[in-house]
Amino acid sequence: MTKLLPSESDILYRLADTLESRLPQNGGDPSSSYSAKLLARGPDAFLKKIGEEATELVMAAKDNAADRIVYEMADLWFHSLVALAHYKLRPEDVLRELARREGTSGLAEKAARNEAK
Ligand SMILES: N=c1c2ncn([C@@H]3O[C@H](COP(=O)(O)OP(=O)(O)OP(=O)(O)O)[C@@H](O)[C@H]3O)c2ncn1[C@@H]1O[C@H](COP(=O)(O)O)[C@@H](O)[C@H]1O
Repeated sequence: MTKLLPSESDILYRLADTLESRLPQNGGDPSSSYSAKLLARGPDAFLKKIGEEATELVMAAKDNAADRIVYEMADLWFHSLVALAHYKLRPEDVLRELARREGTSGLAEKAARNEAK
């Protein structure tokens, strides 16, 4: 795997900044911005897109089509970032949660959850 360029490695944060600026309360203009339009329409609009993009990703994966998997995953991540912006969350919040989970097997985590019930 080739190393990411600096402009690639911080794209999640730059995109999150851009999406924040597209929120209706920050003056996002639906006539000139796709994400402002989506955010102005509210959760039903961007949550529907997340569902569609997830389905397209599944279809690409079922076809074992690497290029399409990357493309559809990018669409899914993008629309998920739109949702994060609406809910005043940041990619850093998700990365922090993944880092917190690091080293805990999903099997161990599930067993601990079932024990607590
Ligand atoms: N990364 C993206 C990005 N990925 C996907 N998309 C858009 O997401 C949509 C994907 O939906 P579909 O594939 O279903 O295409 P569609 O049929 O045209 O979509 P709908 O009309 O059904 O919503 C397309 O319009 C894509 O252009 C994106 N639009 C914007 N960005 C980033 O967001 C920034 C801000 O964009 P604006 O808000 O438009 O200024 C851009 O500079 C980019 O960095």
